[in-house]
Amino acid sequence: SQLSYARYGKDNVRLFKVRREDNGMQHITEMTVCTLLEGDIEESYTKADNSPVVATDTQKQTVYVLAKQNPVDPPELFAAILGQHFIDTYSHIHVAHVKIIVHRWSRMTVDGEAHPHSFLRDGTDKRTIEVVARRGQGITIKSGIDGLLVLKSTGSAFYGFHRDEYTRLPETWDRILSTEVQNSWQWKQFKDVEQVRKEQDKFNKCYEAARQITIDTFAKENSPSVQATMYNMCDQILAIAPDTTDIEYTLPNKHYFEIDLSWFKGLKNTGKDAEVYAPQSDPNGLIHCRVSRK
Ligand SMILES: O=c1[nH]c(=O)c2nn[nH]c2[nH]1
Repeated sequence: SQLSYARYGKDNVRLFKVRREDNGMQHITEMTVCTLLEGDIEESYTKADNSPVVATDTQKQTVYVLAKQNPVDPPELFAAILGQHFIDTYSHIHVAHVKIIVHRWSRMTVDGEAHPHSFLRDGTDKRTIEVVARRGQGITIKSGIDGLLVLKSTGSAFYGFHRDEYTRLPETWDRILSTEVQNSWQWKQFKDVEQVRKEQDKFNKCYEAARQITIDTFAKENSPSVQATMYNMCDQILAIAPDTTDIEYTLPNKHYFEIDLSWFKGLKNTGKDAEVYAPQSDPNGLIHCRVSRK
Protein backbone atom coordinates (compact mmCIF):
# COMPACT_ATOMS: atom_id res chain seq x y z
CA SER A 1 0.00 0.00 0.00
CA GLN A 2 1.00 3.63 -0.47
CA LEU A 3 -0.52 6.91 0.64
CA SER A 4 -1.89 8.54 -2.53
CA TYR A 5 -3.43 11.66 -1.01
CA ALA A 6 -3.98 13.17 2.45
CA ARG A 7 -5.34 16.27 4.12
CA TYR A 8 -6.60 16.71 7.65
CA GLY A 9 -7.91 19.41 9.96
CA LYS A 10 -10.79 20.62 12.11
CA ASP A 11 -14.33 20.89 10.75
CA ASN A 12 -17.36 22.67 12.22
CA VAL A 13 -15.37 25.30 14.13
CA ARG A 14 -18.11 27.72 15.12
CA LEU A 15 -17.22 31.32 15.85
CA PHE A 16 -19.10 34.51 16.51
CA LYS A 17 -17.53 37.98 16.43
CA VAL A 18 -18.91 41.34 17.55
CA ARG A 19 -17.45 44.60 16.27
CA ARG A 20 -18.54 47.53 18.49
CA GLU A 21 -18.50 51.12 17.19
CA ASP A 22 -18.14 54.10 19.55
CA ASN A 23 -21.51 55.36 18.35
CA GLY A 24 -23.20 52.25 19.78
CA MET A 25 -23.75 50.51 16.45
CA GLN A 26 -22.67 46.88 16.74
CA HIS A 27 -21.87 44.46 13.91
CA ILE A 28 -21.96 40.66 14.18
CA THR A 29 -20.64 37.76 12.14
CA GLU A 30 -21.41 34.10 12.81
CA MET A 31 -19.58 31.48 10.83
CA THR A 32 -18.61 27.82 10.75
CA VAL A 33 -15.02 27.20 9.64
CA CYS A 34 -13.23 24.13 8.31
CA THR A 35 -9.44 24.06 7.90
CA LEU A 36 -7.67 21.18 6.12
CA LEU A 37 -3.90 20.98 5.62
CA GLU A 38 -1.71 19.15 3.09
CA GLY A 39 2.07 18.80 3.14
CA ASP A 40 4.95 16.58 4.27
CA ILE A 41 2.68 14.64 6.59
CA GLU A 42 2.91 11.17 5.02
CA GLU A 43 4.78 9.56 7.93
CA SER A 44 2.00 10.45 10.34
CA TYR A 45 -0.11 8.01 8.29
CA THR A 46 2.43 5.42 7.21
CA LYS A 47 4.81 5.29 10.21
CA ALA A 48 2.62 6.53 13.09
CA ASP A 49 5.08 9.41 13.43
CA ASN A 50 3.05 12.33 14.81
CA SER A 51 5.90 14.86 14.72
CA PRO A 52 4.66 16.56 11.51
CA VAL A 53 1.08 16.82 12.79
CA VAL A 54 -0.18 20.34 13.48
CA ALA A 55 -2.97 19.04 15.68
CA THR A 56 -6.52 19.73 14.58
CA ASP A 57 -6.99 21.35 17.99
CA THR A 58 -4.10 23.68 17.18
CA GLN A 59 -5.85 24.56 13.95
CA LYS A 60 -9.06 25.31 15.89
CA GLN A 61 -7.18 27.56 18.36
CA THR A 62 -5.57 29.31 15.39
CA VAL A 63 -8.99 30.09 13.90
CA TYR A 64 -10.06 31.82 17.14
CA VAL A 65 -6.80 33.75 17.58
CA LEU A 66 -6.77 34.98 13.97
CA ALA A 67 -10.46 35.90 14.20
CA LYS A 68 -9.55 38.11 17.16
CA GLN A 69 -6.50 39.62 15.42
CA ASN A 70 -8.08 40.17 11.96
CA PRO A 71 -11.35 41.33 10.42
CA VAL A 72 -13.73 38.42 9.69
CA ASP A 73 -15.60 40.46 7.07
CA PRO A 74 -15.38 40.03 4.14
CA PRO A 75 -15.13 36.31 4.86
CA GLU A 76 -13.04 35.81 1.70
CA LEU A 77 -10.27 37.98 3.19
CA PHE A 78 -10.42 36.19 6.56
CA ALA A 79 -10.25 32.80 4.83
CA ALA A 80 -7.23 33.95 2.78
CA ILE A 81 -5.45 35.27 5.91
CA LEU A 82 -6.16 32.00 7.72
CA GLY A 83 -5.00 29.80 4.84
CA GLN A 84 -1.81 31.78 4.26
CA HIS A 85 -1.06 31.71 8.01
CA PHE A 86 -0.66 27.92 7.92
CA ILE A 87 1.69 28.06 4.90
CA ASP A 88 3.77 30.84 6.47
CA THR A 89 3.94 29.27 9.92
CA TYR A 90 4.71 25.62 9.09
CA SER A 91 7.40 25.05 6.44
CA HIS A 92 6.23 21.44 5.93
CA ILE A 93 2.63 22.47 5.19
CA HIS A 94 2.24 23.37 1.53
CA VAL A 95 -1.52 23.66 0.98
CA ALA A 96 -4.25 24.99 3.26
CA HIS A 97 -7.94 24.60 2.48
CA VAL A 98 -10.31 26.93 4.34
CA LYS A 99 -14.06 26.59 4.01
CA ILE A 100 -16.37 29.10 5.69
CA ILE A 101 -20.15 29.06 6.02
CA VAL A 102 -21.52 32.45 7.07
CA HIS A 103 -24.87 32.30 8.87
CA ARG A 104 -27.45 34.95 8.05
CA TRP A 105 -28.08 37.65 10.69
CA SER A 106 -29.84 40.72 9.31
CA ARG A 107 -30.11 43.89 11.34
CA MET A 108 -33.62 44.49 12.69
CA THR A 109 -35.54 47.57 11.68
CA VAL A 110 -37.35 48.81 14.81
CA ASP A 111 -39.65 51.88 14.77
CA GLY A 112 -38.43 52.48 11.22
CA GLU A 113 -34.79 52.59 12.32
CA ALA A 114 -31.84 50.17 11.91
CA HIS A 115 -31.47 48.74 15.42
CA PRO A 116 -27.92 49.11 16.80
CA HIS A 117 -27.56 45.61 18.26
CA SER A 118 -30.53 43.40 17.30
CA PHE A 119 -30.62 40.95 14.40
CA LEU A 120 -32.87 38.28 12.93
CA ARG A 121 -32.44 35.18 10.81
CA ASP A 122 -34.36 36.29 7.70
CA GLY A 123 -33.58 33.45 5.34
CA THR A 124 -32.60 29.81 5.11
CA ASP A 125 -29.59 30.58 2.92
CA LYS A 126 -25.91 30.64 3.83
CA ARG A 127 -22.96 32.46 2.33
CA THR A 128 -20.12 30.10 1.42
CA ILE A 129 -16.39 30.58 0.87
CA GLU A 130 -13.76 28.09 -0.28
CA VAL A 131 -10.14 29.26 -0.25
CA VAL A 132 -7.04 27.26 -1.15
CA ALA A 133 -3.62 28.74 -0.29
CA ARG A 134 -0.80 26.90 -2.08
CA ARG A 135 2.84 27.58 -1.29
CA GLY A 136 4.35 29.63 -4.09
CA GLN A 137 1.15 29.52 -6.16
CA GLY A 138 -1.04 32.20 -4.60
CA ILE A 139 -4.64 31.97 -3.42
CA THR A 140 -7.78 30.67 -5.14
CA ILE A 141 -11.18 31.81 -3.90
CA LYS A 142 -14.65 30.49 -4.67
CA SER A 143 -17.64 32.30 -3.13
CA GLY A 144 -21.27 31.30 -3.12
CA ILE A 145 -24.79 31.00 -1.81
CA ASP A 146 -26.31 27.77 -0.47
CA GLY A 147 -29.82 26.88 0.58
CA LEU A 148 -31.79 29.83 -0.81
CA LEU A 149 -35.28 28.27 -0.93
CA VAL A 150 -37.57 29.93 -3.47
CA LEU A 151 -40.95 29.20 -5.05
CA LYS A 152 -43.09 30.81 -7.69
CA SER A 153 -46.74 29.87 -8.18
CA THR A 154 -46.74 30.68 -11.91
CA GLY A 155 -44.33 32.11 -14.48
CA SER A 156 -42.75 28.77 -15.23
CA ALA A 157 -43.31 26.50 -18.24
CA PHE A 158 -41.82 23.31 -19.58
CA TYR A 159 -42.80 22.20 -23.05
CA GLY A 160 -41.20 21.20 -26.34
CA PHE A 161 -39.01 18.57 -24.69
CA HIS A 162 -38.10 15.28 -26.38
CA ARG A 163 -40.96 12.79 -26.43
CA ASP A 164 -40.80 9.05 -27.03
CA GLU A 165 -42.42 5.81 -25.80
CA TYR A 166 -40.94 6.38 -22.33
CA THR A 167 -42.38 9.89 -21.95
CA ARG A 168 -45.48 10.45 -19.81
CA LEU A 169 -44.86 14.01 -18.54
CA PRO A 170 -47.44 16.34 -20.06
CA GLU A 171 -46.25 19.67 -21.45
CA THR A 172 -47.13 22.68 -19.32
CA TRP A 173 -47.22 26.41 -19.94
CA ASP A 174 -48.01 27.27 -16.32
CA ARG A 175 -46.50 25.36 -13.37
CA ILE A 176 -45.27 25.91 -9.85
CA LEU A 177 -41.46 26.15 -9.72
CA SER A 178 -39.51 25.70 -6.50
CA THR A 179 -35.82 25.16 -5.94
CA GLU A 180 -33.12 25.48 -3.28
CA VAL A 181 -30.35 27.53 -4.85
CA GLN A 182 -26.72 26.45 -4.69
CA ASN A 183 -24.71 29.04 -6.60
CA SER A 184 -20.98 29.77 -6.67
CA TRP A 185 -18.53 32.02 -8.52
CA GLN A 186 -14.82 31.37 -9.02
CA TRP A 187 -12.58 34.41 -8.68
CA LYS A 188 -9.47 34.98 -10.79
CA GLN A 189 -6.28 33.77 -9.08
CA PHE A 190 -4.92 36.08 -6.36
CA LYS A 191 -1.13 36.24 -6.06
CA ASP A 192 -1.15 36.81 -2.28
CA VAL A 193 -3.17 37.98 0.74
CA GLU A 194 -2.20 41.59 0.06
CA GLN A 195 -3.95 41.47 -3.31
CA VAL A 196 -7.05 39.95 -1.67
CA ARG A 197 -6.95 42.72 0.96
CA LYS A 198 -6.52 45.45 -1.66
CA GLU A 199 -9.50 44.17 -3.65
CA GLN A 200 -11.66 43.20 -0.66
CA ASP A 201 -14.55 45.57 -1.47
CA LYS A 202 -15.63 43.38 -4.40
CA PHE A 203 -16.51 40.34 -2.30
CA ASN A 204 -19.52 41.69 -0.39
CA LYS A 205 -20.71 43.59 -3.46
CA CYS A 206 -20.62 40.45 -5.61
CA TYR A 207 -22.39 38.37 -2.95
CA GLU A 208 -25.24 40.88 -2.66
CA ALA A 209 -25.46 41.23 -6.45
CA ALA A 210 -25.45 37.47 -7.12
CA ARG A 211 -28.16 36.92 -4.51
CA GLN A 212 -30.31 39.73 -5.93
CA ILE A 213 -29.80 38.59 -9.56
CA THR A 214 -30.88 35.10 -8.52
CA ILE A 215 -34.02 36.39 -6.78
CA ASP A 216 -34.93 38.95 -9.46
CA THR A 217 -34.43 36.55 -12.38
CA PHE A 218 -36.31 33.77 -10.61
CA ALA A 219 -39.25 36.08 -9.99
CA LYS A 220 -39.36 38.12 -13.19
CA GLU A 221 -38.46 35.68 -15.96
CA ASN A 222 -41.18 33.50 -17.47
CA SER A 223 -38.99 30.44 -17.11
CA PRO A 224 -38.95 28.08 -20.12
CA SER A 225 -36.97 25.55 -18.04
CA VAL A 226 -34.64 25.39 -15.05
CA GLN A 227 -31.77 25.04 -17.51
CA ALA A 228 -32.54 28.27 -19.37
CA THR A 229 -33.18 30.21 -16.15
CA MET A 230 -29.90 29.23 -14.49
CA TYR A 231 -27.94 30.10 -17.65
CA ASN A 232 -29.61 33.52 -17.63
CA MET A 233 -28.54 34.04 -14.00
CA CYS A 234 -24.93 33.01 -14.73
CA ASP A 235 -24.77 35.34 -17.71
CA GLN A 236 -25.83 38.31 -15.58
CA ILE A 237 -23.39 37.56 -12.75
CA LEU A 238 -20.46 37.24 -15.20
CA ALA A 239 -21.47 40.60 -16.64
CA ILE A 240 -21.41 42.46 -13.30
CA ALA A 241 -18.38 40.70 -11.78
CA PRO A 242 -15.47 41.04 -14.26
CA ASP A 243 -13.00 39.42 -11.83
CA THR A 244 -14.92 36.14 -11.82
CA THR A 245 -14.08 33.38 -14.30
CA ASP A 246 -16.86 30.79 -13.85
CA ILE A 247 -20.35 30.75 -12.35
CA GLU A 248 -22.08 27.55 -11.24
CA TYR A 249 -25.64 26.70 -10.25
CA THR A 250 -27.01 23.45 -8.92
CA LEU A 251 -30.80 23.58 -8.73
CA PRO A 252 -33.06 20.77 -7.53
CA ASN A 253 -36.47 20.92 -9.15
CA LYS A 254 -38.75 20.50 -6.11
CA HIS A 255 -41.93 19.28 -7.81
CA TYR A 256 -45.50 20.27 -6.87
CA PHE A 257 -47.81 17.82 -8.66
CA GLU A 258 -51.38 18.54 -9.65
CA ILE A 259 -53.92 16.18 -8.03
CA ASP A 260 -56.66 14.80 -10.25
CA LEU A 261 -59.86 14.99 -8.16
CA SER A 262 -62.23 14.13 -11.00
CA TRP A 263 -63.05 10.82 -9.21
CA PHE A 264 -64.94 12.94 -6.68
CA LYS A 265 -68.14 14.00 -8.47
CA GLY A 266 -66.08 15.19 -11.45
CA LEU A 267 -64.24 17.83 -9.32
CA LYS A 268 -61.92 19.79 -11.65
CA ASN A 269 -58.42 20.32 -10.20
CA THR A 270 -56.01 19.96 -13.12
CA GLY A 271 -54.59 22.34 -15.71
CA LYS A 272 -56.16 25.79 -15.43
CA ASP A 273 -58.42 24.53 -12.60
CA ALA A 274 -55.51 23.27 -10.48
CA GLU A 275 -55.51 24.78 -6.98
CA VAL A 276 -54.65 21.90 -4.65
CA TYR A 277 -51.18 20.35 -5.27
CA ALA A 278 -49.05 17.58 -3.76
CA PRO A 279 -45.55 18.88 -2.83
CA GLN A 280 -43.02 16.11 -3.61
CA SER A 281 -40.09 15.48 -1.26
CA ASP A 282 -38.64 13.02 -3.79
CA PRO A 283 -37.74 12.29 -6.48
CA ASN A 284 -36.59 15.72 -7.61
CA GLY A 285 -35.06 17.03 -10.78
CA LEU A 286 -31.42 18.10 -10.38
CA ILE A 287 -30.04 20.57 -12.89
CA HIS A 288 -26.41 21.73 -12.88
CA CYS A 289 -24.40 24.12 -15.02
CA ARG A 290 -21.11 25.99 -15.09
CA VAL A 291 -20.93 29.05 -17.31
CA SER A 292 -17.51 30.52 -18.18
CA ARG A 293 -16.30 33.77 -19.60
CA LYS A 294 -15.67 33.49 -23.38
O1 LIG B 1 -37.17 22.66 -16.02
C1 LIG B 1 -37.18 21.45 -16.21
N1 LIG B 1 -36.12 20.84 -16.81
C2 LIG B 1 -36.08 19.50 -17.06
O2 LIG B 1 -35.10 19.01 -17.61
C3 LIG B 1 -37.22 18.73 -16.67
N2 LIG B 1 -37.52 17.40 -16.77
N3 LIG B 1 -38.74 17.23 -16.22
N4 LIG B 1 -39.22 18.42 -15.78
C4 LIG B 1 -38.29 19.37 -16.05
N5 LIG B 1 -38.27 20.72 -15.82
